[in-house]
Amino acid sequence: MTTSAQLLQGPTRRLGDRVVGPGHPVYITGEIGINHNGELANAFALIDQAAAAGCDAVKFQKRTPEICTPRDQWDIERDTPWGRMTYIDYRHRVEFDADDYRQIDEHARARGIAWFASPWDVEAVDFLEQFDVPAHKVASASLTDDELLRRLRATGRTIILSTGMSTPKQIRHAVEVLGSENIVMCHATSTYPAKPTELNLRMIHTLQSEFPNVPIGYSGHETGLQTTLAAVALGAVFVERHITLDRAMWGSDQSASVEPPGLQRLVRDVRIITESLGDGVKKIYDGELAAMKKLRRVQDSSEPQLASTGS
Ligand SMILES: C=C(OP(=O)(O)O)C(=O)O
Repeated sequence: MTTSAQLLQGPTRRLGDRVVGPGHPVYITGEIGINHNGELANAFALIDQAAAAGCDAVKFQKRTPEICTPRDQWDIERDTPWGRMTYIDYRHRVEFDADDYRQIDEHARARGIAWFASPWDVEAVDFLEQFDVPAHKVASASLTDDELLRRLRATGRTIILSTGMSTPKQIRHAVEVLGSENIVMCHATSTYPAKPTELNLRMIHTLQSEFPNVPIGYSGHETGLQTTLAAVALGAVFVERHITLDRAMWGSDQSASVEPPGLQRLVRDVRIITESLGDGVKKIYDGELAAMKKLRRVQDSSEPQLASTGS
């Protein structure tokens, strides 16, 4: 028979002062991404909301626009909240520089919440390395970028690896390049918003069996909260959801993001679900004894009696 120790044991990783893995509180990350729209005030407000909700961390995306934007798209014009501009100018408009991140670092520390980012290119890793971040993240889109993965491995930090839009072979290769000892892997479906029929949450169990030495989490892009809670019930030890101040704000990720009241409910319910999962070892609770005495017609002399802790 499985014991509680077996159920609550499993691979763990350190993220700053937190341990992530079975038997530890689910690590909840509010993915700001670029939902700040290049405004520090929005980033601060999102950090405040995530901290107030009880998230463990917020996350950003860091790109070097000239590297991440294909050359043939630089000059394409588009309408933005700041007027009509070229795509490359827009990509710059939504990036924070080192001074901005220093302020973000201070703001997050003051709120008692960690922050980290997904660097989308090697220069962005170098940029983020000037800060004492607890981890780096590999966005699903970057899973096949071996050069980026090698640079990330060299940082020695914990790496969160998202697996949307990827084949099992690509995932195994990414794990080989990153090394399995420092990673937390997230099941993800990279559609925005993701339909329930495409979430395939049982992949959490598939990844747990295929990578028994890696903590498995979930990065969600669905609109509701139930499916993320189901991921936790299935054993996800790390959860990430996009967060926004207002889903109607300008930006492609906003509509698939969680607003502040939803974030509060999500964190509350993740914590309740974690407590309710227990240790999987049958016991009779003190509170059941009175009900047993009243309701059970055929008592068994070996049953625990009132005031016993039972087991
Ligand atoms: C897009 C990202 O991640 P995911 O693939 O988990 O959505 C990201 O972290 O920047």
